[in-house]
Amino acid sequence: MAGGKKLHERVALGRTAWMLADFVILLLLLALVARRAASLGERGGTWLAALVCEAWFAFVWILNMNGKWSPVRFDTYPENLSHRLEELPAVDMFVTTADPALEPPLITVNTVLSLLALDYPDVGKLACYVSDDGCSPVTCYALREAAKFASLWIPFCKRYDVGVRAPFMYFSSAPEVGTGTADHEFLESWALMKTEYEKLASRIENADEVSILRDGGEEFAEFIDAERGNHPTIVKVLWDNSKSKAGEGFPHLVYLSREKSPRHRHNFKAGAMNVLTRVSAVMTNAPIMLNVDCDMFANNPQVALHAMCLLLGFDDEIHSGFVQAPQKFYGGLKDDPFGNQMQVITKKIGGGLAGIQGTFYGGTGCFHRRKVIYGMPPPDTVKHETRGSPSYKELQAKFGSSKELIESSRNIISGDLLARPTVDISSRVEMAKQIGWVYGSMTEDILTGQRIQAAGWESALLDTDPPAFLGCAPTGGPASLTQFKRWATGLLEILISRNSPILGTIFKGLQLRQCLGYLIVDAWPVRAPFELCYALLGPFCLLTNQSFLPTASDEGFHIPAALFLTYNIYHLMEYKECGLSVRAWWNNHRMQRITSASAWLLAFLTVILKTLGLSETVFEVTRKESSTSSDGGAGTDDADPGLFTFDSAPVFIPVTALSVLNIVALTVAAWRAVVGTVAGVHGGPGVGEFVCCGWMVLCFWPFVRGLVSSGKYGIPWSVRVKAGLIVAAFVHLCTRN
Ligand SMILES: O=c1ccn([C@@H]2O[C@H](COP(=O)(O)OP(=O)(O)O[C@H]3O[C@H](CO)[C@@H](O)[C@H](O)[C@H]3O)[C@@H](O)[C@H]2O)c(=O)[nH]1
Ligand SMILES: [Mn+2]
Repeated sequence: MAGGKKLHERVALGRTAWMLADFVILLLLLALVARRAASLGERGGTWLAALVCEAWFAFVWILNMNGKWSPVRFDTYPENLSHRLEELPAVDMFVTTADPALEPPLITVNTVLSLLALDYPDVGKLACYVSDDGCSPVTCYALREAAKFASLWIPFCKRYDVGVRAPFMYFSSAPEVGTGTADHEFLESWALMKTEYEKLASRIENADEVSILRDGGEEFAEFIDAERGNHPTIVKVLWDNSKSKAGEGFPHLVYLSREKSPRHRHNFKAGAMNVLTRVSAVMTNAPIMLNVDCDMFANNPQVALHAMCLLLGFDDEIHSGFVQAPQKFYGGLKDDPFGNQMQVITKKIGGGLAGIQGTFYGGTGCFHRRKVIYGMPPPDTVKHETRGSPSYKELQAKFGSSKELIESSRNIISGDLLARPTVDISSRVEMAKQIGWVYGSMTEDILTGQRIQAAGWESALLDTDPPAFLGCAPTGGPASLTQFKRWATGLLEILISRNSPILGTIFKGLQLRQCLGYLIVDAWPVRAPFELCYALLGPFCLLTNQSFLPTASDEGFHIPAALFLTYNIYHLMEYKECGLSVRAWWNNHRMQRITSASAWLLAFLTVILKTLGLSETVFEVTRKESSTSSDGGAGTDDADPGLFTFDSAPVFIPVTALSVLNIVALTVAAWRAVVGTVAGVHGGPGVGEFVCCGWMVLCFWPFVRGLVSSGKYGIPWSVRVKAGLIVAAFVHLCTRN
């Protein structure tokens, strides 16, 4: 460690009992597959289909086992930075927002305020850039007002060592006080601050575009003719701290709406991130860049210092190419009804990967090294090459023709670590593909992180207490499934692209186990056809009076039965270990089945259509509930915000159809059993098929309820009709002979 006390510690976490359980389930899966393979000759297509699906499930299990196998934790000690304060690098902080309607400007303002108020020894080293893809004068106005408020808010936070510096969250609970005079003074300031914040919030919430453009004068003139998708670049320095005394004031604040024209692709968030990188390069050019989504406020004011422990604290920089805080959410609904708080996945897979080549880049809450984003490989890998500064020409090939940008990149790509020729990059096109946020997938985060790890870098996991950043998870059926669909689409785009992790392992520096880790998520949508096929086997067998599982009297029966039990108990225990309820486990289990048959399935089809050139993929921004309250943002008109809601989107059709189909199949089979005509015939369905269909109906319960409800809690008729037609066709095909 470079001089002095250690800044962090890497702690390997034991999990022997879990490893044993991993193996038990793996053995059961393999036994199931082996038995099936052995008796394949005597059985028909149903057995073959079941065999293929079960083999796939075993493969997915192995992927997950690998991901969770060797977790680590990083403990950080920012107090040990005290004698290295001079060394701390500058940090450019990026916030992206895209739509003032889906992402109310007050949310962005809170995130920005929490960043401006971060603890850092020299605030002159921090700068905040907000990218607005919505090109909204209201957002710009809101940020200008926020900058004024910041001059009160930030001294208040620092003076009283405020814990959570996003005002909406801070003021959602009563102040913590004792009874002394100092407390009295604090209470007065607290009340004053709260009133000021409320005024700010009401100015922002009542701001309307028309009056801003009419009365805003010069300052908003550029917005007058700007259309969201067609306008020149707008850059506004809303706060310039260089006039403050050294160490005083608060970080620079810059508003940016990048140039757009209908003739060009803008590459969604990845495009915005690259513009932020370029603009900040010519303004402050900090070697470290923090990026957060507009709803992800800094919940721990010390977060930048904790991150520095990981960025500066390794003997070799290679171990912290980027530093990622896990995504966590505030005000989440109780028991995670939409299965999108992802606490277990974050802990088990995120923590597990931290022990391999490092956790994924999650798109928000991440500290990047600028030079890594610029495509520089880790220092170790260039040790034996001749060193020298990159030539102007090489930089031009890499960064375009802007003189300032080239100069700034020269500054970043210089010095001992970076001074290396870039000749190994063969062509200019190749170069463009190796720098910045990578295009070509809507989950640009996973793709970009993978590009960095394929270059040989590792990442470090920044898990602080209190959590570093908190954001909002979508609520309601449409928003949740849309988000899952976008992720899955983007992930499959990665899997089949030239950036696939498999190629990254064969041809580049992505470690094999890390590649398998990426496959866990990249293969989400590929799981859909297998899971759908398996989900259809139960109803198919009940309708056609066959079986695909051993009956209770068969000796093989105990294998699927044991698997069913151990698998569910294993996951239940994981939820318990993470401090979650049985209900949370069930909600997540159920949502996995729903997501697979809806969002993942549609993502799978979308990518096939895109590959055939028949459709385009678009980034559908997630709706964020207004942050004036901190009740999880579930609007007040909702009777129960945890109830599943629907709209007429195609994503609801498959699960509606599956729900109906399972009910129909159970009814037909139960009828047949009662009437007793063919019961007892050898090869007919047994308890296994009934349990499968019953379990499906339970998993799809929100949809079953949706079939008998109305309003937004009911499945729209257009969806019911389409689903009904699909079911009728399936039943007809099954029972034709
Ligand atoms: O054209 C666009 C679209 C989105 N965004 C911003 O991207 C961020 C993420 O969008 P959101 O709708 O909140 O998506 P989520 O699914 O919640 O985001 C997760 O997944 C994304 C990839 O799909 C990552 O980029 C995010 O960091 C990650 O938090 C937000 O700040 C948006 O304002 C843009 O700047 N421009
Ligand atoms: Mn989001």
